Order: sequence, then C-alpha cells, then structure tokens
Amino acid sequence: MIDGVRRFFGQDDEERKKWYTRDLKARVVYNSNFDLYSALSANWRDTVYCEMGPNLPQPEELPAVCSDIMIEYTQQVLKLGRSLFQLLSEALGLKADHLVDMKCADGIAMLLHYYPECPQPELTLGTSKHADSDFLTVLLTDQVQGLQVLYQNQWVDVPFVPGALVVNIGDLLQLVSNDRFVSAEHRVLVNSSSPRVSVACFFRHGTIRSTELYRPIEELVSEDNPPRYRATTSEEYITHFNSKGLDGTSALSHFRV
Ligand SMILES: O=C(O)CCC(=O)C(=O)O
Ligand SMILES: [Fe+2]
Repeated sequence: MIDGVRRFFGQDDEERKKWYTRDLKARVVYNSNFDLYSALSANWRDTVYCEMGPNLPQPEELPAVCSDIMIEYTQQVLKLGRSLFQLLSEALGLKADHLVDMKCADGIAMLLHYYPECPQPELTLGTSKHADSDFLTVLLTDQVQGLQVLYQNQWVDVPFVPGALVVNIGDLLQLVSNDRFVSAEHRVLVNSSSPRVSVACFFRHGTIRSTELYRPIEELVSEDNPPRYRATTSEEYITHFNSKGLDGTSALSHFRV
C-alpha cells in the first residue's frame, strides 16, 4: 500500500494534475491543504482523498498506479474495522454488534498523504493539531518518524513499529459514546532529510448516507449522565470540520450541549 502511495506521488506533475480538484465532493480529491482558504497556516502536505465505502469505486475511477491496492487494502481494513467496532461495543457494555449495526463500520474514506522533505521543518507542520473527523481511524505509515499524540498536555512521538497500524478514536465515536471514549489529538512533524508517506482510513459516512443522525447512545445516558452532545449528521459534522480547517481547535465542542 505504501508503495502504491509512492507510485502516485512519484508520477509527473501532468499525470497527478488530472486528479487535482478543490471540490471536496469529487470521487477522488487530490490537493494540498483541503483547508487552504480557511486555516490560519498551510501544512506541508499533499493528499489524495477518496470515499471507498459503503460503495467501492470501480478501479477505473481511481489512479491506475494504485487502484488495485487501494481496493484490496480497503477490503482488509473493513474486516479489521468490524472486529475493532465489536471490541469497542463490548468495552462500552453493549452487544458486540451495536456499533456495526449503527453503520459505523461500512463508511470508509482513504487518505493518501505525502509529506515532502522540508528545508525549514521548524517553521511548519505536516499536519497541525487535530482529532479525526470520524468514528475510528486505521493509520499505516512508512518508517519516517513524524506522528505525535497529545498525552497529558505533552506531545509524545508515536514510534514506527514495522507491521503495526495506529488506531485513533475520532470525534464521532466520542460523541456517540457520550465521552466514554475520547478522540486522540495528534499532529505530524516534517523533516529536512526524507519525505514521509502515510495512509489514513477514516471510518465515517461522507457523502453517502450522510443524513443519518448520530447522538449519544441511549444505553450510555441516564438522568445522572445526560447526553453531552446534540444530534448531528455526518454531513453537518464534516462540513463544520472542513470549514473550520485544522486550526488547532476542537470540532466536537461545537456540538456540545
Ligand atoms: O500522516 C499521519 O501519520 C497522520 C495523518 C492524520 O492525522 C490524518 O489523516 O488525519
Ligand atoms: Fe488525523
């Protein structure tokens, strides 16, 4: 999968340009900084974004140099996601299929990130501080360090472990779990010696089934523990997240009651 990302970004400008768009609803969105016109500063990163589920694209809708691996990798991540959502449901004291039945596990978007080497890495970030705009993220990275997670108010390096994936709780899981799970705030540093590549799979519904309402799960709220968030659709949440951009503030706080 990492080789597929390298193949895409290794192509000539002319080849890559065919996929360039600022229309975030296009099937494949290739650009630098989705929030270029709303964020206070730009990040040192280019990204290909594609909604891969619930309806898998046809290979010809994807860049030819990585279409097959994007489809195969998605199918594997969907299987993993199902197991993760079952474990997370049980951890909340719910029946194993609760989150799967809520359709948390079938909407999936893939983000292929490329962080070029940067002559002055101390002046910028690859990805500024944020929590992910989804239920859960499965992240694959190459061996180049850069990812950091905010833990007890300190930035901590997430070490590269060969063969391992990083799994992040996203804002929508924090919302439906009524704060039982807390989304992970993270960022990516850049460096001057080598480019970095990563693949983030976001479990969320994008443009498809985007009107489904999400609210704190009934079994997790009570008179003593009332809902902390109002109901929202993934479309409303993602629109808010995208218009705010990666400005370092929480997108979720907008939905808090
Ligand atoms: O490149 C990475 O390691 C993280 C990317 C990320 O945080 C994201 O896609 O939301
Ligand atoms: Fe992220």
